[in-house]
Amino acid sequence: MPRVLISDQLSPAAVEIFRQRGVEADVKIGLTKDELLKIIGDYDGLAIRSATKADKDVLAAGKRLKVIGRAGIGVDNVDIPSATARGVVVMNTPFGNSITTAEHAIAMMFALARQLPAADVSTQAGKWEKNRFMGVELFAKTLGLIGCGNIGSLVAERAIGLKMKVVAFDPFLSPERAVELGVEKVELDELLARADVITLHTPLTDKTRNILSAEALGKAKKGVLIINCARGGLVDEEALRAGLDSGHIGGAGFDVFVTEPAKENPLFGAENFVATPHLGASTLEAQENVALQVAEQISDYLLTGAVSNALNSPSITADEAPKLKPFVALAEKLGAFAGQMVDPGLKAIEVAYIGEVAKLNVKPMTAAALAGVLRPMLAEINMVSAPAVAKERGVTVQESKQELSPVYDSLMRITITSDAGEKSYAGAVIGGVPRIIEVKGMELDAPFSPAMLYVNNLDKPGFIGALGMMLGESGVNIATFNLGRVSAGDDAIALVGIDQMLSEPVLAKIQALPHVKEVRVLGF
Ligand SMILES: NC(=O)c1ccc[n+]([C@@H]2O[C@H](COP(=O)([O-])OP(=O)(O)OC[C@H]3O[C@@H](n4cnc5c(N)ncnc54)[C@H](O)[C@@H]3O)[C@@H](O)[C@H]2O)c1
Ligand SMILES: O=C(O)[C@H](O)COP(=O)(O)O
Repeated sequence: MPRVLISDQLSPAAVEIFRQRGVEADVKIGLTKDELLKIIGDYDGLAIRSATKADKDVLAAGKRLKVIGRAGIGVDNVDIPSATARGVVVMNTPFGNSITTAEHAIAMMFALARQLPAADVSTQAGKWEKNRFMGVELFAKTLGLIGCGNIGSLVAERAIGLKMKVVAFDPFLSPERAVELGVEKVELDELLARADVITLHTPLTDKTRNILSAEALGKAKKGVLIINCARGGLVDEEALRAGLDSGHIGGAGFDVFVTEPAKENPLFGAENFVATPHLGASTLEAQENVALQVAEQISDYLLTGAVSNALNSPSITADEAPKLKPFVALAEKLGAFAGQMVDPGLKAIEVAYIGEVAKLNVKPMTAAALAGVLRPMLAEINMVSAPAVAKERGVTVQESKQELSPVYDSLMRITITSDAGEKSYAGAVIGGVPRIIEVKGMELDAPFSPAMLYVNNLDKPGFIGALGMMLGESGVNIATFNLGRVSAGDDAIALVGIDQMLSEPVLAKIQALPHVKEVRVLGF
């Protein structure tokens, strides 16, 4: 009988599902890291929320571990590269707590607008300070959404129900989806200038970290209310504290913090600051949803090998697995290449299957390709959620199949249509390993290196030498170097596998080389 450790507070519904399915489940909450390291080797599965840190040590100690199931959305507490390297599937439950979290953001908005927590403390202290607590109406005010994905959209619907005007900053929100939701798509500066209330609903990425910096907060309207029920680190906490102290910021409601659990925080004690201890997903309904779902998913995987909602593995049945695996890996990598090259205004994604691959069930490959394309822009997207997310955002997805392939046994081509036009990328599995074989119509043959430099240039004598020299002088070691071009002297591409990430100044120098049209750094 497989054994699962439940190491965070999950609804008892999970234990019941494991029992019904014939999986032994032990509940041990609040373990120290040492305690977890001692026992994790006895388990095939680990069911968690956000408290357990499944880091590389835990994964290394989990010799029997096959699956980690996160009853919730964020997997910041799981070292996914380590899990992948050890063949441990990491699953989440992407939609089970979204409504609950959207409701928490709305609750924060009311708490701030009417200073409910402070008024409660004062009233229960017998003070009856009727003249101290002057609120603001939300009716006809402007709500600024930073991030209009799953939870952001639910917040928008609710705010519109309150007769608020909603403006949204989300580079990935299509104009059609904005119209459908009834929100106005704006740039960040415009949102800052217009919003009476700002609520954040993005993942924490390099682009969103401190998206509300001191400078951004300075551009916000005087008296603005700021709500963060997404991830700590999206707002500069010190700068927000200064804004609250000066009165420029009218109030802030935070469920998430840079350091959690937050014993001390620069925001604690500020005027009209409301805090909750990461309770966004804490309702009976959401906890039952995510616990049931995670227990089903873990049991399915351990008992039948079926994978669903996995962040690091394709969703495929046990029968299909061996044949599909290398092509799913190719689809995901090719998608990730296309996703990192995508221009604003993504409209359509087409995946063409040519040769032997066209005879297989291509759905998991298309889902993997979509997840790859969308991942640079979305939180924890996976093969299961990617098709639904693409549809919801009005991105057209098409598949085509052609069983005859002139050169390669199997070839996969992804074509992306955006406001800037069409761009396509093709790949093949060679010796069991995914390779990129065509970029924007130019043939080449390159591996997907962990870090890659993409240079689009004019094919001129001396260019490759100059590029190599520039990288060498900057201390960047070249692992692989592959070239493609339309014809002599015409449009050309260099794909360079590099051992070190490039700094902005080095990138700028490469961009400034003669004949360079475009430079990007890609990661796989
Ligand atoms: N407080 C809680 O308990 C709780 C509960 C659930 C989820 N969350 C968190 O809420 C966040 C949102 O979750 P979701 O399910 O809506 O995710 P999602 O992937 O559906 O939506 C994220 C949105 O952010 C947008 N985005 C990405 N980069 C952006 C940028 N630079 N600027 C503006 N927008 C950007 C994306 O386009 C996307 O629409 C996640 O961080 C998640 O972990 C918190
Ligand atoms: O990512 C999530 O699902 C939320 O942050 C909820 O986290 P929790 O399960 O620890 O409450």
